[in-house]
Amino acid sequence: MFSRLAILLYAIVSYAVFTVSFLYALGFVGNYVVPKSIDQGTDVGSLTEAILVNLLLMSLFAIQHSVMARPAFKRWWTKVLPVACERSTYVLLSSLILLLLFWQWRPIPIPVWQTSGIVAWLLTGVHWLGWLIAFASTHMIDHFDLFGLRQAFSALRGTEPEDHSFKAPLLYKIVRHPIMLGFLLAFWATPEMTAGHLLFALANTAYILAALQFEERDLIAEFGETYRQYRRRVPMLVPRLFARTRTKDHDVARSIGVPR
Ligand SMILES: C[S@@+](CC[C@H](N)C(=O)[O-])C[C@H]1O[C@@H](n2cnc3c(N)ncnc32)[C@H](O)[C@@H]1O
Repeated sequence: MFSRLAILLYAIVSYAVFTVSFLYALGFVGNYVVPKSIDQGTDVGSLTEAILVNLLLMSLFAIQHSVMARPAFKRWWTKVLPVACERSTYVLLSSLILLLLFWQWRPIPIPVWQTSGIVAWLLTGVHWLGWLIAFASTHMIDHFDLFGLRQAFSALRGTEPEDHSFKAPLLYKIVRHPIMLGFLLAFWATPEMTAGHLLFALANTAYILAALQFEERDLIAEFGETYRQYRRRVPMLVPRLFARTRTKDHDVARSIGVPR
């Protein structure tokens, strides 16, 4: 019982650290409220140093986030620590690396574009819509499973967590990766783009496109023909025109047996 409570406490702490890192990310990328953001900070240094340090920080996140998500790594890792802690540990390490990135980020405040008036308002709106899409989409597949809390509560009750099942609700009927689409909108839609922000957006776009190849390979291995059909019918990141999407929704619903 004690170890189950410890696992739950660990999951709650991981989730709290994730919440802090997510809230800080809103301020960091949008240059709001936080003491050090993507374009603000005193530790500017040389341009070369700034590019190298920033690329290193983003690579660290990318390596941890992708290596620890692979099934082969999870199989090995869960021989070392309890299965119920695996996702929380992943979330905790990702969040800590993000906080390190925010702390050590070198701003490069060279202007790339600057907008004002209605264009600036529109870009700010799309930026916030992106964060909203990303956050809401975590609830569409399973927010508490993604962040390790469901696994810890199952362990506390002494039950097995439910099997990971294929889902395609709401935004997942429009694109296959709405969380990543949300991040891309939040990273790119800004009224004032600087060289540092552009580096952040470019590197993360490259990472997301690469990471999705690995994620989809695993999803095909897990869900087989269901995911293959889903891939054929629903676009990866860019929604199709409305009329075509309606037809695709119909087909997806039929192919995965979702009642309409
Ligand atoms: C951080 S989430 C990102 C999900 C998706 N790439 C997106 O951008 O919305 C990664 C987890 O979601 C799971 N996942 C992705 N698509 C899924 C789907 N359609 N049904 C169930 N799980 C899914 C993956 O197996 C992985 O564990």
